Amino acid sequence: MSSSAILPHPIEPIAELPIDDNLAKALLTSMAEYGEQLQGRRIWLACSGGRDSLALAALCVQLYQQGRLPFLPQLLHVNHGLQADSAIWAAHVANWAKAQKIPCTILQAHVNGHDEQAARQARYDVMRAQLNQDDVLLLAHHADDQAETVLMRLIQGAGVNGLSGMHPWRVQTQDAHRIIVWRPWLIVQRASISSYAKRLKLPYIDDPTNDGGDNVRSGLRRDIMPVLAKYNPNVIDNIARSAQLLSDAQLTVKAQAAEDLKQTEVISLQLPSAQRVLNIDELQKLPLYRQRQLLHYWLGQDEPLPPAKQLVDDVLSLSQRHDHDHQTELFWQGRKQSYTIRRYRQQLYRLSSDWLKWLELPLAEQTQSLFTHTESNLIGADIHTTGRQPVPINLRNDDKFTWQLQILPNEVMPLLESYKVESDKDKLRITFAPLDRNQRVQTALASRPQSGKKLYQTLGIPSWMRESLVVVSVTLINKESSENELLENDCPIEQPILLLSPLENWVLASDKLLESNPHYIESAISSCLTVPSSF
Ligand SMILES: Nc1ncnc2c1ncn2[C@@H]1O[C@H](COP(=O)(O)OP(=O)(O)OP(=O)(O)O)[C@@H](O)[C@H]1O
Repeated sequence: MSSSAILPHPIEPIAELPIDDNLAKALLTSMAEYGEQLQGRRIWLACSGGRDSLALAALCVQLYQQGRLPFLPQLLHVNHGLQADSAIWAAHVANWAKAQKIPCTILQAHVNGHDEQAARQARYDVMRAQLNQDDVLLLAHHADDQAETVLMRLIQGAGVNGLSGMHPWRVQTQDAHRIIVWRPWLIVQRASISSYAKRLKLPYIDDPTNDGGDNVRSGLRRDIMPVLAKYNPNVIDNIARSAQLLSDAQLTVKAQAAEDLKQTEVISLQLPSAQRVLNIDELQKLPLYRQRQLLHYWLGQDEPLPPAKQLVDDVLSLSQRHDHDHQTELFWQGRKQSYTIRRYRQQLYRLSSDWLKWLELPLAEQTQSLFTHTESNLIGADIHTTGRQPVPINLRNDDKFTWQLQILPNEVMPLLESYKVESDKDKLRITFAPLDRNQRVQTALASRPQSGKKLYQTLGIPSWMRESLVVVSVTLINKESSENELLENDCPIEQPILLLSPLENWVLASDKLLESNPHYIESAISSCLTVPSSF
């Protein structure tokens, strides 16, 4: 409802008036189809006061009073406050609801802008805020709306998903808040609703802009649909039926893509919504059309709208390259976040910009005593008691991601045996320092110590991860020297034991350490990355 409207007739009771069988059948059939999901849910009806939503509300009242509908939805009317008459319409809807004994809530929307899209967004936001988790919102969209939606998407070049139109039952999740949008009238023609509204003398608000205006939807309604109807009088039903068929096809395509994804994603590097990784060798085992569908599905995860075909084509080309250029970056501005898509070796990465920003935050060097009897810098003060408790060390965090280590002092003990320093455990410290590009370390993957590019290549560390590597070292200090001073000259032991990235770790071998079991290290020090659940 967006401009001055023709004000409605007076309100009359509808209980005794005849029900429209066609409209009732559509609602009750849809209710039966989603009966299980409807169990125990609170149901609301979005009512603009216009013909369609007022007719749906009226039908609910009639069916409920006849005992054919087990629930009476609560009406929700949103006052956009954009028109001089907005408050009058809101009052009118509230009065009608009162006369029909159907509960009604009037909500005030805060619209940013003046176009229909801004009003719709504000309307959904305010209704969503009113609904509790898993509540159901009934909308009065019908077959004509569906046909217009499908045509609109067709001329925009949509795929199977877009051409399947609006969905009769749609779970919508935003910031972990889940609601269901229910459209039981998608197969019902506007003409049937109009004659029902007329028979009931429903006092709906007639918005003249619905048929006027210069947006694509009203243009299609006014100029194109009547022409199409000349070629086929069933055009609205037919397009709505095509949408239903495509909706089934879309579910099949999606299920296949989800199945293909299981074979191709690199689970160990997955960080939902922040980092998703696909194995190119596995991708290329699929026929090309399934590769495209899979990339479309993979890229669009965590987002309400799928990526454009151009991006899917560009990512496909990236996956097909044979050179060793890992610098190419593709950018996608999603609705929720923006992403960079990159390739490193035989893997495709979809990285969120928040994640990339976090990966660039500097890491500070930290030193901790391992076993000490002073209270201040206490890690495992009593080896027999608190030594069993994991001690957390924060490596890097911002408001989204936290990278923390858990150290089990007791578990570090077997490591000490390899240094033959068991009796000096109170002289031991543990250091966490960003890996210096020139620092040479030896991993189990190489026969000699490596540094810089060679090391990154051996470990397969992509460029955006290289500022997020931490070396954990065990250091022996001299008790006689001042507390914080490491005695490098007297005591040469500063043994790197572990190299960490936020998602992987590598045991750093030394001659001494090779004699012991490297798994001790991983059970003594574990790295953990926390991502907020809403992310
Ligand atoms: N101001 C509003 N308050 C509550 N719900 C609304 C409002 N405007 C629209 N809706 C809901 O969204 C659906 C689709 O919106 P649309 O703009 O197509 O409807 P409309 O043509 O303005 O009104 P109606 O469908 O009631 O004739 C409506 O059927 C109705 O359920």
